[in-house]
Amino acid sequence: MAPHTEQLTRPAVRLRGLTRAFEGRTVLDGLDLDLPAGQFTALLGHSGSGKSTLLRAIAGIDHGVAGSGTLTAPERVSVVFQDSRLLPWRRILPNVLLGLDGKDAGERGRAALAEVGLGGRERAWPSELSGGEQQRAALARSLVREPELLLADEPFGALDALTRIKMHALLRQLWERHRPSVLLVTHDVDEAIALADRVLVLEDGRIGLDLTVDRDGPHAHGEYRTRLLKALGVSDDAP
Ligand SMILES: Nc1ncnc2c1ncn2[C@@H]1O[C@H](COP(=O)(O)OP(=O)(O)OP(=O)(O)O)[C@@H](O)[C@H]1O
Repeated sequence: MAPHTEQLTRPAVRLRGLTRAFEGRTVLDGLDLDLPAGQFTALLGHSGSGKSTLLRAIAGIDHGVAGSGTLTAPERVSVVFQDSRLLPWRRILPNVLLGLDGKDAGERGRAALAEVGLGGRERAWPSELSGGEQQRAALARSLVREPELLLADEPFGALDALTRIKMHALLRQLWERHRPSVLLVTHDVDEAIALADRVLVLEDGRIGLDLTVDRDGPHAHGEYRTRLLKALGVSDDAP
């Protein structure tokens, strides 16, 4: 295989037999998963099914949990959470640049802030930003690190419906421009279909459904929705 082709097809994340347990209770149970480089994947599952546990395992921040299996992930991984985790005692630009050095870091930070629509807010304090703006800053902090893999755990879960729609468009736009692999954990079936090219459902510690969303194909949003809700054990005509 030519090196170029190999690079395109090599998975960014490879999990084999991944098991994670808390105090003897198994949450992930021999899970296998490949995430191809540059793919936008969403992960759905019931509350407590282990979505965050899986994301933390991939991020390498799952200390204090018993585990086995093999896991390969890229070197540059950024994580975005439901809350922005900005340091309240630092202004926005230093928050975005936290831990980065290099002569051009400031310039890159400003460019990332401009890209998420926060140009001119570099000197604001986190408390001066709205919830949506704080999540934009969190995205800028991830972007500036040029991640090969972006892990997002319910990043829009705390935002109002209109802000969420704007953030969906922004995240998809950033992904199209930078093409990291994305794994987005969400409770929201519609958000998953709107954003991802592949939607996974976590069930009994493994991937129960692996659905490809073909944006250019004949399938309508409603068909994907019905299949996903069925996999989640929810009827879409339930009152
Ligand atoms: N540090 C921990 N100690 C003990 N149990 C834990 C710990 N972290 C997670 N768990 C348990 O593991 C299970 C999976 O939790 P996890 O947070 O991964 O689920 P989730 O699918 O992300 O849930 P939600 O959608 O509600 O955020 C839950 O039963 C949870 O109580």
